[in-house]
This record gives sequence, C-alpha cells and structure tokens, in this order.
Amino acid sequence: MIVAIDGPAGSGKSTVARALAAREGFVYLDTGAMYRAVTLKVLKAQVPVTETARVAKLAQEAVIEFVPGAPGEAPQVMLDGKDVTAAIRTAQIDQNVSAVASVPAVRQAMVAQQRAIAKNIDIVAEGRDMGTVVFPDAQVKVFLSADAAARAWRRTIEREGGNAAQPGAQVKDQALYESVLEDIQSRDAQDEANAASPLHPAADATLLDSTRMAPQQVVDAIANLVALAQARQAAIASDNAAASQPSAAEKDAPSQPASTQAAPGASGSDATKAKDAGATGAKAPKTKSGQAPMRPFHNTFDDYYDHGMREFPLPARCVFNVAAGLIYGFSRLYWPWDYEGGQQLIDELKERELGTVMVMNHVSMVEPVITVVMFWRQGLRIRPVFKQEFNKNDLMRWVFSRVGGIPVDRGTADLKAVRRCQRALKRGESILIYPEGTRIRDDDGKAPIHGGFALIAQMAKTDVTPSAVIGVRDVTPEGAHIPRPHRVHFKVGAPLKFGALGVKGRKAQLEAMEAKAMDKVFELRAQLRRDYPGEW
Ligand SMILES: Nc1ncnc2c1ncn2[C@@H]1O[C@H](COP(=O)(O)OP(=O)(O)OP(=O)(O)O)[C@@H](O)[C@H]1O
Ligand SMILES: Nc1ccn([C@@H]2O[C@H](COP(=O)(O)O)[C@@H](O)[C@H]2O)c(=O)n1
Repeated sequence: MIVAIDGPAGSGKSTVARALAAREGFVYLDTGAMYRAVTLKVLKAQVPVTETARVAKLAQEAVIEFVPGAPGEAPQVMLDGKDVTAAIRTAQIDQNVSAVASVPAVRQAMVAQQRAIAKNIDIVAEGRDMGTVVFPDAQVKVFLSADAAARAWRRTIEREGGNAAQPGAQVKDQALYESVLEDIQSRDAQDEANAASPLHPAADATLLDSTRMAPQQVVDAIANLVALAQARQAAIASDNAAASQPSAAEKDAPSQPASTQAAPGASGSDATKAKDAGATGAKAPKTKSGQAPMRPFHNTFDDYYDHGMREFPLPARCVFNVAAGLIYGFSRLYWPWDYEGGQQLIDELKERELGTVMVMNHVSMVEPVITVVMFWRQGLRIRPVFKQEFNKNDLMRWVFSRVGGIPVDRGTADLKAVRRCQRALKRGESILIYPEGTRIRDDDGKAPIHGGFALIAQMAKTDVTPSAVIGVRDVTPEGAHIPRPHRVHFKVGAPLKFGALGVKGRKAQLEAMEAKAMDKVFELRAQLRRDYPGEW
C-alpha cells in the first residue's frame, strides 16, 4: 500500500508521516530530503543552478540512501556514502532547494528513485508531488496544509530547539520568525510555480488543514483513511476469490462461537488452528446465521455480535423486550419524539430481505436509544455500531452486546466488524452508524467522516439511508450527566442506491456514496432546523 502525503513546508508532513509509518509498520520516505541532498551536492560542486545540464548530471550521479532510525524517528540521510542528515537542514539549503528541485532532469532522476524504493512495499511517502506525479495510483492520498504563519511559528520554535506541538511552546526570537515566514512564503511560491510538478492537491486527495490540529489528530485521521483503504482492498480481494472459486465462501464463514469451538484452556489461536485443520469434531446444528445455536446462558460476547438478534437466547430476548418496552414508553413521555419518514422506511424494510445502513448526525447517546426502540416497536432490528473503547467498561459491554451493538476498532481496518455488519444486513437486520465517530454539538465542530459505512453497504449489496436528528443537544447539554426532558425530531431520507449514483467502479462509487450520504444527512438536519427554529 502507498500512502502519499503532500503539502507545503512546515505543514507537518514529516512528523505525521513518520508517526504513521511507525504505527502501521510501513517504510517512511522523505522525498524532500532527496532534493535537499542533491542541492547539497550542487552547492558543494559550486555549480550555478542555471547550468541545468551540470545540475542534472550531479543529480543522476548522487547516491542517496536512508538508514532507518528507531520507529517514529527520522532516518539518517546518506549522500555518496556520507552522513548528511544535519547538513541538508541548513538555511542555505532551504534557500536553494526549490530552485534545484525545479530542474526537470533533477525531478526525473528523483522520481525514478522514489518509485524504485516503493516497489512492492508498504510505504508512507511525503513530499510535494507524491499523489499527483510519483504515485498517482496511491491507495491513500492526503494534502496536508496549515496557515503560513502557523508553519513559520512551528519551524521557528523547532530552530530554537523547542517543539511546537507541546502546549505552551513560544517563539523567542521574533526576527527569526519573520525571516522563517519570508522563507516559507518564498518556497511556497516557488513550489507552486514549479512547472514540472507544481505543488497542488491531487483531485482525489483528502484535504487536511493541520493549523488547529495536534499531530496525533492528523495521524489518527490518516490512519482512518488507511484502514478504509485496507478494508476496500480486502473486500475486492475476497470478492475476486469468491468469483474464481465458489467454495471460498465457505471458508469465509463467521468464526464459530467460542462456546462451541475451543477446548477448555485452549487459546483463541489454538482454537482457530484446530478449526482450520478441520479438527472441530462432530457437526453442531446451524442457525440461520450459520452458527451453532446460542445457549441460554454463558455465551461469549462474540456470540452476541455474530448471531442474528432473533437467535439470542430466550433470557436475553426477554430482557431486551422488557427494557425496550419500558424505554419506548419513557422516551415518548420524556423526550416526545417524532420520526418523519421513519414509517416509510420501516414499510420498505418489511417488504425486502436486506437491511439498510442508516447514517445519522451524532449529538447525544439518546438518538441511538430512540432509534433502536422505534425499530423494535415495529418488529424490526437495527444494530448500532459502537466504538470498541466502550467495551472497557464491563457493564456497558454487557448492555451493548444485548441490544445488538457491534463494536468497531476505529483505528484499524476492522474487517471483523465490517463482516459482522455485512452478515447482519443480509439477515435483514439494519445497521446504525454515526460516521462523525464522536458527538458533535455545533456546526463548527466538524469531525473527519469515517466512510466505512459505504463499504459495509457495498459489501452487503444494500443501500445507505441518510437521517438526521435535532433537539438532542438540549437533552444532554454540555456538562449535564442526567438527560433532561426535551422534544426530539428525527427525519429520514430516501435510501441511496449505489446504482443510482451515476458513477462506475467500486472505488468511485464508495467515494460518491460517502460524500452523498453525508451531504444528505446535513441537508436533512438543515431542513429540521428550518422546521423547528431554535432547536439543535
Ligand atoms: N500539528 C502540529 N501542530 C504543531 N506543531 C506541529 C504539527 N505538526 C508538525 N509540527 C511541528 O512543526 C514543525 C515542522 O513539521 P514537519 O517537519 O513535520 O513539517 P513538514 O511539512 O515535513 O516540513 P518540510 O516540508 O519543510 O519538511 C516540527 O517542529 C513539528 O514538530
Ligand atoms: N516531492 C518533493 C519534495 C520536495 N521538493 C522540494 O524540496 C524542498 C524541500 O522539501 P522539504 O519537504 O524537506 O521541505 C521543497 O521546498 C521542494 O522545493 C519537491 O520539489 N518535491
């Protein structure tokens, strides 16, 4: 996999790319360092940049190597066998590198080396033209920007020996800041005007502005994109395998519930190995989920995630029904809610086999509760996807598993969660996802969208239903721990079908669905706000 990160000087590319590469176990490639090394060679040879043929020759002859440091640390840069790590970071190199990098033959030589380095490995490559020129087919493309003032501020603190990412970091020398800002602005101008590879985002790049983001937030956002790309790749690979070898579908069957597969004391991996080797013993009767039936008690959490909700054991179904009935009655009185378009959706779902992936804006924990009981009241099941972190609390874990929740590890390509959702949809259960990932209480509090919902729908060959909620912010205002009574309004849009998006190709359809569904969510929210002025 190739992760291409481009952006102007000081936007945080190296910091973020190094951390991401360490986290994912990918190789880190700093292409700016390569242009800097060539610049050093040109300056040492005292060749004027205007003599492009001589400059090009030096670039072609330059042997540039990276000696990896500890994970997350900058690698050592070697030029013609000598360590030039520090020598390429001087102000003199800063002032000359863009001119050297704009010589087309220099770029040709560097691009060839960069492609050779990236061959057949997982890599995070950062520079100015990674997504546009060097790796146009990169699976993840990010254009990282930040205000010029913020970038100069960061670079100045770095030069003064500090760390701009630390809270309270301050610039000490204002004159140095001014000169760094001037240098950054002039480098931006030269990089943008570079005729061979102008600095601009690739058409399919995700734009991230790091001005007000901590490096870790940027890394998390890109890691989400990586996870999504990995899930896409795996889905395509599994589809291809299924198409070429029909029996592969059998191998893809959900993991057996621990209650029926592992000998007492066997570790999870032992149990899996035994199953893979066909050593599972007598065949247990299978439920509709393709699983052995659950027992009345002592099921594992995985049993709850992997089985259809109608297959939950009787005690669990009784508890769910009693709780759902009580919550339904309570919610109607305490948060008198209306669900515009909900009945139409329910009627449609009752007529078809596949569930839908419902996406919604997220303001409080009240909206999944109401949505689950609204579906329950109509005899249908909707399973909320929740972040794995909630499972740290034993009570929450127990409750979430019994109401059909499916945990997702948001920092990774959680294929297990994707497949659980896919299978639930095929059983006719719907899935409820909050793509903002976290509760957002105002329009400015935008969060990166987790696009996995479109992949889940695509894999299950179903649709995505956009929906919105308002009124919930006043149910749990900032700082309140006990929900307050307040009217809540939901609005459901028409299900969006992949075939009607007007684009071809799996990847393009996924991206179009992610964008369209979220646009629709925010449009529905805006309509609700117009219908109920003053409500949030
Ligand atoms: N999000 C951030 N918030 C605050 N400081 C940051 C952030 N990201 C990076 N920094 C700091 O800004 C400085 C510049 O970051 P970095 O070297 O990663 O930028 P870059 O885009 O790779 O720049 P260049 O293209 O010039 O190599 C470093 O000191 C780094 O610690
Ligand atoms: N892919 C790239 C990377 C860098 N450059 C040029 O090198 C300069 C130094 O890069 P840093 O990332 O180390 O700051 C940069 O200003 C560009 O002129 C490039 O052209 N293409």
